[in-house]
Amino acid sequence: MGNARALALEALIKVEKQKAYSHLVLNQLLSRHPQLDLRDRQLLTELVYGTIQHQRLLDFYLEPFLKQGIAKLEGWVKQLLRLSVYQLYFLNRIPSHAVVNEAVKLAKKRGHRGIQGLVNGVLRNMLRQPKRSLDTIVEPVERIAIETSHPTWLVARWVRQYGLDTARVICRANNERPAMTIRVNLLKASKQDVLSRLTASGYRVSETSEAEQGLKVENPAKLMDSPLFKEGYFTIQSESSMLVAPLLSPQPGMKVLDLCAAPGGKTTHLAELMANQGRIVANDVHKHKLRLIETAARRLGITIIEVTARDGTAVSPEEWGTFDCILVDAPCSGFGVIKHKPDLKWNKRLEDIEQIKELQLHLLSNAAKLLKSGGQLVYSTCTIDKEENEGVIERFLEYHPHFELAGDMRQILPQDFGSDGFFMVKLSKA
Ligand SMILES: C[S@@+](CC[C@H](N)C(=O)[O-])C[C@H]1O[C@@H](n2cnc3c(N)ncnc32)[C@H](O)[C@@H]1O
Repeated sequence: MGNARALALEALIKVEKQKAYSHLVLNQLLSRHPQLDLRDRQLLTELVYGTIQHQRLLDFYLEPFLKQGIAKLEGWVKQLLRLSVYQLYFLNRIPSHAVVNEAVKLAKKRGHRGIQGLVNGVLRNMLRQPKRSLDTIVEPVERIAIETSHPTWLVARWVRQYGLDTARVICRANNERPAMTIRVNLLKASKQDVLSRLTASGYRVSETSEAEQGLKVENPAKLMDSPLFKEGYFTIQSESSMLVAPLLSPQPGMKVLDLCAAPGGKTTHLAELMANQGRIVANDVHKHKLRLIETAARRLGITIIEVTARDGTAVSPEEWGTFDCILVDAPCSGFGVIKHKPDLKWNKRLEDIEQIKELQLHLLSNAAKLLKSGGQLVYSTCTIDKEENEGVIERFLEYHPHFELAGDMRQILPQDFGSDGFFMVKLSKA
């Protein structure tokens, strides 16, 4: 257990200092420490996600006990205190004396005696006092922001876009544990078949409510080590993501472009829907990510994908009008997937949204040129920000009068069916 805490602290420091993605840092640590048993791996994961998820509330609890304020603390001390308060207030199964002792041990390993004393004193004082009440925060946006640990600017933005009540529910849903879902590869087996085989191996599996090919797995530990995964019977994918490729409804034999394809979750889904017949160009600007698409395709038995590494905003005229359908699964702020990546709340800025919505429009405009007349285009993002979603589509339609909506714009919120926030819309070219 001690080891899990030391590693959690290492991860938290890295995420904050390098603005690294929590899931990547965590996966790296887990693979560097194969000796950790399942309990420790689960504790490590819980500690890292939980502390980042509840960061602002943890700071609110800590503040009255820090004379100099939280901002004055050295980075690692701040993270150690947050990690410890998370355990004291959110993980009842860990006895408080163990939390304090472990924190002091970690402080001793990394710092001088003064810091050891500070950590010990702060935590012991906190244990002696009742938990600080949130009722003193009367301003509603600030109250949501602190209670659910989000930056105030982001909550204020969602309140403007969705209203106070929905914004509050969004923020709460962002702190829930995401369900683990898989997409059955219909090229290899039926959904029922995979469901029974997983159940026979001890997994608790049920059908997803929204996605046709989806299954929910309640106890997913070691799922990726299972023979069924290795032999390509399924892909790990969030339920909301599974709704995108079917919206495009690509047919066997078509020529399809996936403009922003890596790591290939939706490309391989398109190929499955096409019964592995036709041709898919899977493009991504980052060459090193293309390997992920190729590996996934091989594992799933898909042969119709060819990868290209180009900037999706630059198109060569000889390819204009050559694709039957195109998916633009655009880079975005990611504010729909905070359940999976809580660090996004703290690391993304307003300027990032301003920049990325121009890129999104640019990618769409180029896709518009590449699409055949009469062809279909799907635009999707994993964000709930209206400027990146409806806003981009409205501007696109204004500049491209030969395009029209083929169905409603769909905004999925993180509270809707326990999956991620996602946006998707289908457009057709006259
Ligand atoms: C949301 S992700 C795509 C996820 C993928 N469709 C899937 O389902 O697995 C967006 C991708 O766009 C890529 N990207 C960013 N800028 C791009 C550009 N200018 N042209 C093409 N791809 C770009 C990123 O590298 C990233 O892999």
